[in-house]
Amino acid sequence: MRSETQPRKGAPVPPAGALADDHAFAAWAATVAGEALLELRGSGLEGTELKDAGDLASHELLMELLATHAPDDSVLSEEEHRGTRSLHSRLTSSRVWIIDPVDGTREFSEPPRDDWAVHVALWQDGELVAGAVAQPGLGQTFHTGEPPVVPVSTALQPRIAVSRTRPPAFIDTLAQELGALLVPMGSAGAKVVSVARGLTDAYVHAGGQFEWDSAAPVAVARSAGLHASRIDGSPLLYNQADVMLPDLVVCRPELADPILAFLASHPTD
Ligand SMILES: Nc1ncnc2c1ncn2[C@@H]1O[C@H](COP(=O)(O)O)[C@@H](OP(=O)(O)O)[C@H]1O
Ligand SMILES: [Mg+2]
Repeated sequence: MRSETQPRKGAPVPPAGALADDHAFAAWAATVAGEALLELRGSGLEGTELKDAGDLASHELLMELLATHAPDDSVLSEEEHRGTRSLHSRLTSSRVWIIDPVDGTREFSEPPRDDWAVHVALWQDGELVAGAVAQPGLGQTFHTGEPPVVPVSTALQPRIAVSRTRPPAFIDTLAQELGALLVPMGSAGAKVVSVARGLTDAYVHAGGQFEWDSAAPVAVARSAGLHASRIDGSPLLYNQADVMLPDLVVCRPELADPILAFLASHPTD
């Protein structure tokens, strides 16, 4: 059991068991933040105001839940510039929560799109050890405590999830070479979840991203038996001094070799 501080009156209460189980805690925190975001989305705010309010509300809530229920741990959040910061230096901590309060912020501000997510991952002593991706628009949270069961693929051609606004330059050539269909979508979390749900077979990204964009999705993907690596096949490393992690491949294991072979033999920048 982790140590705890006194919760604020009215703060969400974790279910029994979630305090002793990092997987369950990550799932609960991501779900609660997602519910707050859905409520905000129905408040009448629009566009940039809605994006900013969502980023702030979800960040503040997650920081509060972590400060209350995991006060000895450190936090790396996309929204660190906002009011609440981690009390501890993450580079000397053995446990660091890596959170993206709203991933797919653009899509969050475009109701009724559901391709946006809340990411909560736990990095411990060099590895991702737990993670949750809430996809509030679907009313579902995918997490390492109950790893998704990837359905058997019946697709006639591989389907590659890709950023709808910033696809990698090489993606059309990759699709051509593999005979694949591109499925544009917002949010790194939603794209990884689409692979885990069997709606797509791979997610390929390059050109820029940060640790919080992929930490929780990669933890969930690995727990489901999917391949996850950099596009050169090297490991994805988290809680680094430089939090840029600009590219990744998440895919069904059988697609890793053909995708990585393509990427090794074509320019990717
Ligand atoms: N070229 C790039 N540089 C920096 N971040 C990028 C990027 N391409 C995608 N991302 C980030 O990766 C996440 C998923 O992107 P996309 O929806 O385009 O697939 C988004 O996170 P946020 O919504 O948390 O900012 C987005 O900002
Ligand atoms: Mg993000």
